[in-house]
Amino acid sequence: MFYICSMSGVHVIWFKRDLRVHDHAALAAAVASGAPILPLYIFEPGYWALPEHSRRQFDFVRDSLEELDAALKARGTKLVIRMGSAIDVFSALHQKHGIAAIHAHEETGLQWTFDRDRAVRRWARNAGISLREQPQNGVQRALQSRDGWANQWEAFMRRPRLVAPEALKPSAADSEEWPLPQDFGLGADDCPQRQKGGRMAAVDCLRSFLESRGRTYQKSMSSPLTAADACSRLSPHLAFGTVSIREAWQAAQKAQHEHGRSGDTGFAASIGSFISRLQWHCHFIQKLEDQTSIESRNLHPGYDGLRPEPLAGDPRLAAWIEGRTGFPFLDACMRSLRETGWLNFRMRAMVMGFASHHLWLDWKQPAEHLAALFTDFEPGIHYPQAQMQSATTGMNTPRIYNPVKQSQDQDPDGAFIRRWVPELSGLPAEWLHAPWEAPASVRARAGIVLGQTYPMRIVDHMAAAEEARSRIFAVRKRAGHGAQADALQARHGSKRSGIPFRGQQAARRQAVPRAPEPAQLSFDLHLTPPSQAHAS
Ligand SMILES: Cc1cc2nc3c(=O)[nH]c(=O)nc-3n(C[C@H](O)[C@H](O)[C@H](O)COP(=O)(O)OP(=O)(O)OC[C@H]3O[C@@H](n4cnc5c(N)ncnc54)[C@H](O)[C@@H]3O)c2cc1C
Repeated sequence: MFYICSMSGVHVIWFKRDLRVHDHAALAAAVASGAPILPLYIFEPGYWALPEHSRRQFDFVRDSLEELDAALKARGTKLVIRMGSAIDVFSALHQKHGIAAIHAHEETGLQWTFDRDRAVRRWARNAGISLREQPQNGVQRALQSRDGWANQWEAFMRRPRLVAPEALKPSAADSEEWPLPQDFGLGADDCPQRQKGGRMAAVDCLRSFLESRGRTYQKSMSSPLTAADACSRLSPHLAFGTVSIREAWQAAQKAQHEHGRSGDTGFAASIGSFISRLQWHCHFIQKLEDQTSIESRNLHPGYDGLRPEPLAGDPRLAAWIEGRTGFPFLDACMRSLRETGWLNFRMRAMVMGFASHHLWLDWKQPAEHLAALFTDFEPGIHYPQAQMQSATTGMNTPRIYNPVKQSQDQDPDGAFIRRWVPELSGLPAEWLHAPWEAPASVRARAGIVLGQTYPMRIVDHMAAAEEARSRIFAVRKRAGHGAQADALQARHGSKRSGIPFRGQQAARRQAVPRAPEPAQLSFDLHLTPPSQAHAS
């Protein structure tokens, strides 16, 4: 093979869902080699063509890459952008620049990325190139047993963060022109309130959450009215790696300690609750890492064939996606998701469950649609959660959310509904949650004609929930169901992993702040002004 560079070759850092220079194991390993480095991001057409991927995620990635490029330029090199399949791109770069090693983080993604990574590994082996993949969070590759998982996770989080390198030795490689969303068939996206990508926004989110926004996290997270501000909003940043989960965990430990020490125990408890969720983040991703079929097949085979797959153009699926089910709160959630790219956990669970239980649709297509609407799409959280909310894991107690009760509980005055379903805004609050129950005269005064100005409800939710419950429990009663569920629990469950407390209990326990270790005390994400964070 002919190389322009010396045979010693360049070290490629293959950026995927780790778009930062801080606490970046692959970058640190490349720098340690002393060789010229080639920071690479590949826009892969096959990846962006998957139904889960969308323009809002693409735009978030573009924001993040622009800041990453600036951070690399500040250190003497630049981001090399390529468009094409990974193997084609690596082959061409190898021919021109001679690749000695490729450094990357392990990625727990869709089957597509698992297959792609396997193919790249094979290609590198054949080309005599060393491919070094490292864990980027507490998810473990080739895990043999879940026993003690939580302790290993915490040990990973406690390790010192890797400092961003000060200077990088550039290679001769130039970037191609950055592609546009249209190059991948990603048209306009109606998401004016999408979260901005990039390191600066990530640091801002984390800092404002830990310093002030998170004070009422525990009690505000369930309502979409309060959750948008009181939750961390770190999800797209964790999904695309503009901040590492270890950075978030260490900063949260420090904040929890400080709030506890200053007597703000409520705030400390909220941060404790957030810390538990950072562990759930990896706990869920570990499931997909261990069993890639969770993306496409029921975790518990007892549920195979239980629900029909929606046919193309199924009007119920379309009504659900477009927020036209006739359930005002549910429609408000779907419409707000379309415009913001985010929804709080409780409402994600409710909308997913509505498709699976009330509409009795197989979870795969609704889950794909939701994934594309989430700026923070994280395969390892999304698919295990989609199955959990659809009661196809066999190992979780089924929970069917009532969209009217959730509406009354989480949006009692109807402010969220009025904002996102303005055609109902004339209805008094007492009728907003279930407009079909309002006297005809009240609806007439509010200018509402069901079926014309706003849809009739698509289903009788009480009867549909009852029917779903009895079908699911019939499966749970079948011979062999329990044994299979136990095996799944052993493989994927939180008990074996050593995650004993959930929700409020975990938060209360974590509210007793432990003194952070010295490495954490020196961690000062808070003091990094946004302008510096941008450049660094
Ligand atoms: C059907 C369904 C699909 C989901 N799909 C995704 C997804 O694609 N990407 C995604 O990041 N989250 C997903 N979640 C989990 C959760 O709803 C979001 O992580 C959360 O709403 C993001 O907002 P936040 O960052 O402000 O969360 P916070 O409440 O501030 O939590 C901090 C972080 O902890 C993690 N986390 C929080 N809740 C959970 C949970 N229940 N399980 C696992 N990790 C959690 C996330 O990384 C989150 O960013 C899904 C939940 C459901 C029910």
